Amino acid sequence: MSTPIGPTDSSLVPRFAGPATFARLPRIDQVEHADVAVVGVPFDTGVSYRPGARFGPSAIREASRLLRPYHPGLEVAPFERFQVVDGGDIPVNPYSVGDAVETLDQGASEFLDAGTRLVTLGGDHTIALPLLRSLYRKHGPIAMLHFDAHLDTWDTYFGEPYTHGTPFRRAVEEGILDTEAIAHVGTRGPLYGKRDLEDDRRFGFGIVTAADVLRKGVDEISDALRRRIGNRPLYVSVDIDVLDPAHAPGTGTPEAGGITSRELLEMLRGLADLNLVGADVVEVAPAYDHAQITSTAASHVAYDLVSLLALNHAKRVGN
Ligand SMILES: N=C(N)NCCCC(=O)O
Ligand SMILES: [Zn+2]
Ligand SMILES: [Zn+2]
Repeated sequence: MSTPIGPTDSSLVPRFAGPATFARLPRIDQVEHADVAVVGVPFDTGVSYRPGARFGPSAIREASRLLRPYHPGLEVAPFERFQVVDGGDIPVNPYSVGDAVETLDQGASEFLDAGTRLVTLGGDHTIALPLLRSLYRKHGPIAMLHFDAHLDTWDTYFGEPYTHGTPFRRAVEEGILDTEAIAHVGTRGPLYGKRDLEDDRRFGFGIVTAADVLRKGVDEISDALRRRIGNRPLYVSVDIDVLDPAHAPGTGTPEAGGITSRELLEMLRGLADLNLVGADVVEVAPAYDHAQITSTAASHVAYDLVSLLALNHAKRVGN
């Protein structure tokens, strides 16, 4: 294996110089093979409230200029052992949700077929469904941890099946999730009715609420999640609105009473050793952000997810 091309050295080229790629990593066209790619999906046609997540990928890339190559919490230098790249944006149709969902499924599959695992930067939460579809074709039913204020298992909005509030109901209906191992984490806020929770439970989801994180603490929760997931192929979907609006104001459907970025990052770090096969960070809407609070948090979440993918890759290739 040739030595991976790492990020631009910020001691030689100031980190604020030049166009932004995620963590200053090389672009995919600058390498022969990528083990992990961070790709953007600038799409927000599925939102039910404030639009703007189409600008999430570029805001997260901008905020990611300050990331450094060694992750002390996970004890890994993710860009050193594997080729991690910025895979650019997957361009999808902003006028047709159905068309965008198809294009994204195909676009993601091309990466997977080339042996490249993805951390996707959204975009609104609609994009999780086509990403899961492409992973299902490769791995079979997928375990999922879904960090979000919302359940996103509602049925339709205005009669539309593909929206940012409905991806995981579709995924269960299609049989692409391993319903023995799916959970929401960080849930809170008003619902349409009690039925939302009854439906969600019937689909097989476990729920760790934001209040549970407060009362039980991150270690107990990570342990329980790890046990539930075991060695199944795992997808981690992080809706940035899982964070309290104080930690992530730049999002479309904010809910009070959320977890902190510290709690989120610690729970993610507790997932080392699991068989992570893909992940997303969605719902960053920079127009409502201030001082890059939200995009900075999202860049760190994406960095942790890349590090977890790299650790899992190391396990598989015995490196
Ligand atoms: N996926 C996100 N962020 N939000 C879903 C909210 C759906 C609603 O407006 O009820
Ligand atoms: Zn949400
Ligand atoms: Zn969501």
